[in-house]
Amino acid sequence: MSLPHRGSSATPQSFPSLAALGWSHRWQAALAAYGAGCPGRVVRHDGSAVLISTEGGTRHFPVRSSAPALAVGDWVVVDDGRVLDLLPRASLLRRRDPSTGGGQLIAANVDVVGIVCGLDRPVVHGRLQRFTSLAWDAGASPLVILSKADLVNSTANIENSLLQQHPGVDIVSVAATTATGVFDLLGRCAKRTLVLVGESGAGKSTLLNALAGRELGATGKVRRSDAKGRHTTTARQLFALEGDCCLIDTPGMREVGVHADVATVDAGFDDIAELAVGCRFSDCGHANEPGCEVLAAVADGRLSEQRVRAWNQLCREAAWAELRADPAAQRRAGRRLARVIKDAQRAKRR
Ligand SMILES: Nc1nc2c(ncn2[C@@H]2O[C@H](COP(=O)(O)OP(=O)(O)OP(=O)(O)O)[C@@H](O)[C@H]2O)c(=O)[nH]1
Ligand SMILES: [Zn+2]
Repeated sequence: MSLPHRGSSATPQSFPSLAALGWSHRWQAALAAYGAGCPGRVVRHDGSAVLISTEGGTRHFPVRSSAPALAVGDWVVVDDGRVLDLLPRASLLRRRDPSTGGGQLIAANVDVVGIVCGLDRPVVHGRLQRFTSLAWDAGASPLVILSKADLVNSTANIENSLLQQHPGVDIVSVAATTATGVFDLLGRCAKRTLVLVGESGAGKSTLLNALAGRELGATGKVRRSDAKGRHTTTARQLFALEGDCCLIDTPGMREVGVHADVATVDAGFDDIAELAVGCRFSDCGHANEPGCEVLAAVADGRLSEQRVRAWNQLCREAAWAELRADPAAQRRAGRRLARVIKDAQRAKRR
């Protein structure tokens, strides 16, 4: 494939080539809609500056508040030290910032969201479910990566119990220290972009280094006492690995707010959605409605109660996030609440 060089003084350089960064016919076709400039991929975001790789090399660009927010993995058109355009994204991973409630961009144009869970600590199912929802919401596929597999006797039991709680989810077990599962993972990610997410100390950067076969990301020791990491990785960064696999390392995230709407939460629970077709009421909340097929499935053991609780919790979070983002809906909810309080006070007086 010939790489475009239009109106730029960039000199060709062998690595990282645009193909190694994930450039494909799809992006070539998208580029046709733009004029001058050459394509580049955002490979690092530091808050105030982004690092963009083009065919001519890699350089820093200041982040402008007036321009659209960029995420690592974005494809852009650059010219004369300026970012001219952002190519339409194929996917966008974002989370709800737990402190502000606003959205936070994590990575763009990712095919797979690798949710790294270190087996030196218990798997937190709620967090796993949240990351899975975020992945579907982004337009990417979730992949659960059980890391530090060398610390347990067998991963088969853990994988099986995970599958019961999160049916249909893809799981790989890896041990960076012994390279177990590393080539399998690399094979799955050929010609794709994989972003690694998970809490600090889960082993993301160590896995990156094992996949790359050299030291790319800084790694840190976890505290023995509580297996907590030390937030060694501080920026999101994209690395071009063998087999045209692009890997994005991210700083550890303990809290992940869902940034999905209720419909995308449902996409991660297709077992519940399938059962819900059999509910008497089409808007059944599967709480205590008569003729609820979901509750019937829990009662006869076809579905775990925990899973219904997880679904419920995520739906509530998503509904709350939607409400926070919509001032008109907030006013309506406020009026409803005021009415409920007034009614309650009136009832008390009676
Ligand atoms: N036994 C074992 N230890 C591992 C493995 N992978 C990572 N570790 C250890 O786990 C600790 C944390 O690893 P990191 O790779 O720094 O974790 P991280 O997820 O990148 O952490 P942050 O950058 O803080 O988000 C380090 O002490 C690693 O040596 C593994 O496969 N087996
Ligand atoms: Zn129901």
